[in-house]
Amino acid sequence: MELRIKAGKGFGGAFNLETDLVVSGDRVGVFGASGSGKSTLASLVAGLAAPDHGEIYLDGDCLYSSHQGINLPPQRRRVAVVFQDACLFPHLSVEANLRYGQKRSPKGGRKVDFSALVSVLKLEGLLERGVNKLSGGEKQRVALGRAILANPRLLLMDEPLSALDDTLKMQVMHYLKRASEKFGIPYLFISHSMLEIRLMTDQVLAMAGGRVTGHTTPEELARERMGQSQVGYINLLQVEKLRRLGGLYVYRWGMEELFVSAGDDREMGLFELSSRDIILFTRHPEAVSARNLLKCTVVDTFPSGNKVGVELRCGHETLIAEVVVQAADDLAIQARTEVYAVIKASSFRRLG
Ligand SMILES: Nc1ncnc2c1ncn2[C@@H]1O[C@H](COP(=O)(O)OP(=O)(O)OP(=O)(O)O)[C@@H](O)[C@H]1O
Repeated sequence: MELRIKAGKGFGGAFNLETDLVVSGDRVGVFGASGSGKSTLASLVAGLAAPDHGEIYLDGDCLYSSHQGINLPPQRRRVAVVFQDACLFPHLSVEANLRYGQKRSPKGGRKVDFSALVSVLKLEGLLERGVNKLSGGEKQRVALGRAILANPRLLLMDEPLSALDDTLKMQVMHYLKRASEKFGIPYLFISHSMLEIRLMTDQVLAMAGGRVTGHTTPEELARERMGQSQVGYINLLQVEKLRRLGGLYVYRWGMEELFVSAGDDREMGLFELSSRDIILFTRHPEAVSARNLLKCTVVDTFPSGNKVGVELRCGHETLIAEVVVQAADDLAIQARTEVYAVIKASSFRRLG
């Protein structure tokens, strides 16, 4: 998918969106604080609002051009939109909602296979049910299914997960990625959650004050924003369960073993760990109560507000820690320094 937007849209002087961007890729994120203009940008692409001036092209086709007098109506853009609220037809069953999407798929074009999609989104047991009898996560999966069955050129999702609890979010993200990959449907994923952006996209447009202020990888953006974030940088650790030990679980993470209190009996797990929950020592600490002591090498350091971010290599894995500037100076932490990272077993939070 290639999207080119050079457009402006104002709301009576109170807010002004001005963009000039070209983005190509299949999993693109739009990240920004509330009021930065993410939804306005989305509505211009979907055709739900018209720019004051400019042009919008999708895969080389003109969707809007003030200069050429073109403004394709939403149904001709083949951009499917999924919002925070699933917006399903309440009087119809799951299957009828899905079939509605299928009817909107263009004649003669490639069709998304109904059964295959139902299977990817795990909706088999729900087809007969009225949509009012579904959980939030199920509703959102139906909304995504309906959008994908329309076989859009672009799936545009505006905070599609914000109404879901953390467990459902992880599930829906998993299904969504699988469906987009299997049926070859690119997406633009709008969110103010750095975690969602990191899990769902491989490039991201950062927005602030109606402007696109950056175009980078989610990883870079997370590091750049670490200093402003309330929770520091969130390390994502994909682990494999090894055994139970007393009240703890032992997981394999790369070449390391991790002791985690929030474990469970599932074989695989995804845990988050804040950069703030890692303590660095330049000498082996003899007696510590924390269960995890990892020998690491500093790859790099970078400024992060009034702190220093420290990128660590532990075996083949990477961790980001943070220390105050004075501690970095006192311990002479720099690239190639060998350190011990100490982490409490209770600092890991299960994501999936
Ligand atoms: N129809 C409208 N009339 C007037 N102002 C509007 C209109 N739509 C949006 N705005 C304003 O434009 C700005 C950007 O809104 P937008 O919804 O695009 O932000 P956002 O980044 O999507 O925010 P959020 O994350 O809260 O959804 C806000 O200040 C909003 O109040």
